[in-house]
Amino acid sequence: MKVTVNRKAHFNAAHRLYNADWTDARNAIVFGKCANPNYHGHNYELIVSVKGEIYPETGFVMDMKVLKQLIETEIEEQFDHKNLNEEVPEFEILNPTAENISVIIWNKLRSKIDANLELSITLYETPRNFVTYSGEQ
Ligand SMILES: Nc1nc2c(c(=O)[nH]1)N=C([C@H](O)[C@H](O)COP(=O)(O)OP(=O)(O)OP(=O)(O)O)CN2
Ligand SMILES: [Zn+2]
Repeated sequence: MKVTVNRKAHFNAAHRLYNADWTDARNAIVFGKCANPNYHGHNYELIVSVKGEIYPETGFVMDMKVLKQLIETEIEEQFDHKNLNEEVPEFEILNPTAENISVIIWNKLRSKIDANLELSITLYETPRNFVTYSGEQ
């Protein structure tokens, strides 16, 4: 029997959607107001879901205190109140779209969570725009 535990988290961050290989005009056409050279911000809401068997001794799939701490160190401390393009090394070249941020978050957490547990994340960039990722290639 597999059960999923979920933890919500939050960070706010600035970004700019931009392809450095394109002209400013093309960036403006494709990314619109999101290509603003002066950046813009989002209140990102993150849901981290961990699925696995319940350990009989603890009754836990994974200790949510441990999950909370992991999200704080690996994600919130790295991203919160940051300019993603300028201050987060993973986005020095990679465009910080919700899709790319989701893959980066998933990879950071995956390496820290027991391989027997399945991991998926949902990232809300706005209340109505959200992305899910579970490690599919
Ligand atoms: N596939 C993607 N498309 C877009 C992304 C993205 O990350 N992936 N990002 C953006 C913008 O950064 C931003 O998320 C869009 O802002 P906005 O259009 O204002 O979205 P809202 O939900 O706030 O818009 P409403 O009109 O209020 O619904 C664009 N595209
Ligand atoms: Zn944006």
